[in-house]
Amino acid sequence: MEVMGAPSVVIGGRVVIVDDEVDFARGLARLVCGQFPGLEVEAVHSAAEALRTLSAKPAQLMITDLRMPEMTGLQLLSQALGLLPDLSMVVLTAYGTIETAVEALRAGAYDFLTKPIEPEQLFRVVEKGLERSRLLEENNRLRKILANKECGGELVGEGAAMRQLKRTIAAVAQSEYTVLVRGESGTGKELVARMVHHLGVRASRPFLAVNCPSIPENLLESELFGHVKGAFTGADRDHKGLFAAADKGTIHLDEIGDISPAVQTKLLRVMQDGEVRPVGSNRSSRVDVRVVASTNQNLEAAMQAKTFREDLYYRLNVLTITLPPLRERAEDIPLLAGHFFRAACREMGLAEKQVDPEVMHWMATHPWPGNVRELQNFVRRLTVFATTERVDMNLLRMVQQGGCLPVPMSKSQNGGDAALEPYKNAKADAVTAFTHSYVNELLAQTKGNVSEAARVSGLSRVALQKILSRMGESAARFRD
Ligand SMILES: Nc1ncnc2c1ncn2[C@@H]1O[C@H](COP(=O)(O)OP(=O)(O)OP(=O)(O)O)[C@@H](O)[C@H]1O
Repeated sequence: MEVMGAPSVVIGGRVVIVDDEVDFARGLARLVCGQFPGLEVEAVHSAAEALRTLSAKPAQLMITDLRMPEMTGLQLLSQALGLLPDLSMVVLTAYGTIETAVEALRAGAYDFLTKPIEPEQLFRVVEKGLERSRLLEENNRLRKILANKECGGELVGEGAAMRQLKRTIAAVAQSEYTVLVRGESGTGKELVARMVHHLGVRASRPFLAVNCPSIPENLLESELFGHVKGAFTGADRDHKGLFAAADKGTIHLDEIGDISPAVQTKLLRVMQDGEVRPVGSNRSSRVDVRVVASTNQNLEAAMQAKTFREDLYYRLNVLTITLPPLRERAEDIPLLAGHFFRAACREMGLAEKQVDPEVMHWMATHPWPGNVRELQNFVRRLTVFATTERVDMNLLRMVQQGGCLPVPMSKSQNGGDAALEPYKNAKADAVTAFTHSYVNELLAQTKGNVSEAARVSGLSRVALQKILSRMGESAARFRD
């Protein structure tokens, strides 16, 4: 083998070369290093060594011999891709064993090279393989950003349980199976369902969330599966139904434990046959919808009590994601609280708050029976009622008691016997805080429609616009 041409391209990344012929592997590594000086290239001589080095430090490209003692290149291929799905794998085959190369491509290899190696061909494959891994990584990164954005939030938390949960969500999102998300109320089940959708292949298709108990029992069937005109009193036109609307996407059935036996039976049929039949119709149509159901109930007990169909339970429960209650992941509370404070201040157009350590400690040790939702609402209340940039125990106690606006203390004091603010300043602070929360609520309720907001509040449009500009707020933010 000889190096052809001078180093041409400066690219970065890590390449692992696996061959039990030590000199051959080293020779290949030297060739690649010579051509691409920016690369980190490692030559190893067994599949086990290759897996070890990959787990210790990820690589973007692996070039491996197919015939090795202990573990074949094909076995290595599947284990390495299990570890690093974006890894570009190139297999080395002896001349005339093209069938093995084809088999490797089917198993997920990116390309193959035939021995004896042509350096020019090697360089081309290395360059393209690295580019492919870079694009896949970039794609994943963008997909995650988009998922967080479109989910309406990110899954905050870095504790062990949360890290495991994020890994589970990523794995579940890559499959197409039905998912059952379990956990107490307010633990984030809907957020998880959205992430499963947005991180998966259906991300660009609709995600529809249905809170089953919020729809009257007699209407749920037609909401889900549609109805034809005249199917029942009041059905004055055909209605498509959520399953048809979510075609090729995902439907999130929240509180699945609460659906009636009749809807359970119909849902089971839809999931088994992949077809929906609208109420009053004798024609079915095919739908391709991924179901993510969630519940805070003990479905096993419901099954025993014969209020939940066993066959539906097994259909829904192909993959399970269980969310621990917040009190079992208290290590995430400061991060979550900080996240909610920033979000609340942004929503209300306020400067960021400084939270006293005592307040954080109280929050981190509070049991939060309503879980993350309760913490989020509590932080929102603290933000609304805070008249200074500090969130201290006085404010916390007041909000805890569901109290009214606190009397603001002087900003120069640090709690304890804090001095009162001059009346004029205190009143101005209280009015500002009130105005921010009132206007935010007003625009949220009227979905950013300024005329409607003016009508509801009794303010003139001009006065409302003035307040908005003083707050640095824009009604557009509240529109869908
Ligand atoms: N880990 C998290 N990071 C950021 N926000 C979260 C997290 N978990 C939950 N939330 C937020 O808490 C609120 C409640 O979450 P969600 O509605 O997903 O809970 P749920 O388990 O579906 O509740 P329910 O059973 O009552 O329907 C939402 O505003 C959600 O965005």
